[in-house]
Amino acid sequence: MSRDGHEVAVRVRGLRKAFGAKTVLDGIDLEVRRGEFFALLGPSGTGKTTLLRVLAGLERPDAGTVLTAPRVTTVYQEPRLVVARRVLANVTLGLPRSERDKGSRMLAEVGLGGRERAWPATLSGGEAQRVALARALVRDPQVLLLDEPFAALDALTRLQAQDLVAELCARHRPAVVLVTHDVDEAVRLADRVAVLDDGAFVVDRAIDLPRPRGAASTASDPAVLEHRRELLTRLGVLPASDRVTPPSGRSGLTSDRGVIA
Ligand SMILES: Nc1ncnc2c1ncn2[C@@H]1O[C@H](COP(=O)(O)OP(=O)(O)OP(=O)(O)O)[C@@H](O)[C@H]1O
Repeated sequence: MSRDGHEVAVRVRGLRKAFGAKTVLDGIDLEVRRGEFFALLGPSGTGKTTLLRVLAGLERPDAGTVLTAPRVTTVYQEPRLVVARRVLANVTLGLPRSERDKGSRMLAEVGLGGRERAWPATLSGGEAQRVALARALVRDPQVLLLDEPFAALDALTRLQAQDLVAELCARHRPAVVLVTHDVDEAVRLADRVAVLDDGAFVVDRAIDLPRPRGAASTASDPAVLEHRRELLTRLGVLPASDRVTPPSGRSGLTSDRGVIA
């Protein structure tokens, strides 16, 4: 496995984004490297999805610079499969013919080997989400954007899907940006967790815990519990026992979005 973990795949400086009079993102700075797993928490409506959409090139920043590596793929809360296409065709949709055999290999990696000819309607929610993951990873993304991909799954399936994503990301080493409402999920999966509030990051913490981080081993780990307590406090779920870190410096640069060479 190549060790390309130092290559910057996402670089954001002074990002500002408003919808009408409402400023949603106000001076965001962010850098994510290949092989790094970054999780973003924050109250509802604080702009987490907007940040992902900017990174995906679906929204234009009003100010600041946004650079990403060229291959960016997104997995959403719902699998978004084409119901009239079989599983393998969903995974390889849009790929050149020469790369289509990668689809079967990727399905095997997500535990769906042998299901190539199944129709999406016959899959469970967890299986459908694994197809969506295979469809994203078969494109060999340098940047993988995950927009609450586990939120619609039942608790047990969610834990299994989290473990699978951790394993696949460790193998394929994209830069990952995960948006989630689940503090435990963020701490279990991420190398870094930030909390977005009022347009800016109010926390940006390294989660320096050994891997693999199985659900059982992390449930009672004191370091995990401390991260959990801090993040829940910053999210306003637990009462504050200390002051919130002030947001990082803001800047109003010219608007730009581009690709890291
Ligand atoms: N295209 C748009 N036009 C106008 N307002 C928008 C648009 N997209 C998002 N917003 C507003 O921007 C704010 C941030 O939305 P966003 O979906 O990014 O938040 P979020 O943190 O992902 O929320 P949630 O956690 O509930 O998914 C919200 O107030 C939303 O209504």
